Parts: sequence; structure tokens; C-alpha cells
Amino acid sequence: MAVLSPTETALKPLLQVKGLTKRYGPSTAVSHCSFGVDEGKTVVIVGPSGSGKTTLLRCINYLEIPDAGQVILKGEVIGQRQIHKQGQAWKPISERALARQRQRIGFVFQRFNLFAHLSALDNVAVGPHRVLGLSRSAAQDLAARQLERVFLKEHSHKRPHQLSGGQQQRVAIARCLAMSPDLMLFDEPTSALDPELVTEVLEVMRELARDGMTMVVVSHEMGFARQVAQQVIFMDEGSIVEQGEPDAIFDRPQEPRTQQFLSKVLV
Ligand SMILES: Nc1ncnc2c1ncn2[C@@H]1O[C@H](COP(=O)(O)OP(=O)(O)OP(=O)(O)O)[C@@H](O)[C@H]1O
Repeated sequence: MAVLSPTETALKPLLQVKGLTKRYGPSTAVSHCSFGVDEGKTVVIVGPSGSGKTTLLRCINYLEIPDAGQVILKGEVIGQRQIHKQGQAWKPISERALARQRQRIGFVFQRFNLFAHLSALDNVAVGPHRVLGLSRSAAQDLAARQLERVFLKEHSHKRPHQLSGGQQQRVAIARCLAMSPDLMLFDEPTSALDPELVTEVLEVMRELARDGMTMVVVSHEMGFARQVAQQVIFMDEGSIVEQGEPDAIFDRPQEPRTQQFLSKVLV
């Protein structure tokens, strides 16, 4: 079973999210969310617009600092709610631990976020060169291998504006892979793409799943979720309403809110 309740921690999933909460002023975007992902498994998060999917994902690699809860990657807790002079707040145990954890988690954005002035090859090589300290030529060799993995070998010299959206997203995936992440997070990776470009990105993600990458994917692609995910999480109003195997969630949802959402999207 890929997704575990917090009480099943004995099985030690690669990622454990416990009680994660994020507020913006008076409104709560993510409320006490807990789940786990075993190594090599894929979890897909679905739910209506504004239900907190992106915020949950961004809290997992600290693009957003949570107000409460824990993210445990490979057993390492890197931050928790602490009491200090001004009151209580979530704090990393150390900035170094926070940086190390961020480096171990790849994040693929909806809108690619590539450097416009760099070639595809250099977009992928810049992280291994600047962050991992590889020489320029070693970083470029690594980048070339990752571009080959996403079927873009012959496009490596092109800049983002010379590539289709699907190709740009595959460069963004190669850029993550070049950092050898333990976990990859995808935030609606195909929603900015024209329909004919969606398939090529999903195919690369299927390959990654087959290769044993551990992934958490926010997506509206229900067919992909059914084929690739071991677990589906349904979120609404900041909370995890229901989670389970794809066939159970899609064919036999238990919660009325899940049923209502699926009746709209699975037409
Ligand atoms: N930076 C922010 N400041 C204030 N409120 C925010 C911020 N980011 C998100 N929110 C609010 O938090 C809630 C959850 O937003 P989030 O983007 O996580 O939902 P989502 O499920 O990913 O939506 P969508 O499917 O439309 O992308 C929403 O009410 C949103 O308005």
C-alpha cells in the first residue's frame, strides 16, 4: 500500500506528511493534511480549484513555509512548530538541513520556469554546476544524458522560445532529474499545454514511474492517475477528504464531496 496513515509509520514511507497546515491571514489553505508515499510509488492529488492542492505541494519542499506539521523525507525531520519570543511558529531545525532537503526534492511547475536566455542543455546543466559543484563539462554531459531521457537530445541547443510547451516541460523535468532527487513533485504539469502536447509529457512521467521515481502529482488527468498512481488523494477546502487506490476512489468513492466532484469531471 503506497499511502499510509500516520499510525502506520512502522513501514517508513520515503515521504511522510503529518498534520501539515498553512494559513494565509484568516483563511486556512491547507488543514492538518497527513499522508505517506512509499519509495518508487506515485500519488496523484485531485480536487476542485482552490482546494489547497498547490499549497500542500509547495509546503512539502518549503516553497511555502507551513504554519504547523512535519514533512519527513527518508526519516529526517527538518522543521517543526516551535515556541519563541514572538509566540509560536514553524521553524527549520537548521538552514542547512532545509537547503539539503529542498535539494532532494524536485519540483515541476505548471509554467516550466526555464531561463529564457539559456539553451535547453544549459538550463539542465546549471543546477549540477552551480549547486552540486560539478565542472562545466561534467554538468553538460549529465544534462545531455537527462535530455536524452526525456527524448530531447536533438533539441539541446535550442532556447525555450524555440521549443513547444511540451518540449519546455520536458526540459524542466530533465532539469529536476539532473539533481538526482529522492522525490519529484509535479504541480499540474500539463495544464498550461495545448491538448496535443499533453501526451508527450505524460509519457515521460509514465517512464519515470516505471523507472521507480517516487512522485506526488497534482493533476486533472484522471486517466493518468488511474494508470500510473498507486494512490489517489481527494482534497476539498484544504483537507484530505478521501484517499485510496485509484479504482476505489474513481469507481467507488465513499464521501459525498468526492462523488460530487467526480460526477463533474468524469463525464
Ligand atoms: N499566496 C497566497 N496568498 C493568499 N491566499 C492564497 C495564496 N496562495 C493560495 N491561496 C489561497 O489558498 C487556497 C488554496 O489555493 P491553492 O492554489 O493551493 O488551491 P488549488 O487546489 O491548487 O487550486 P487550483 O486547482 O485552482 O490551482 C485558495 O483559497 C487560494 O486563494
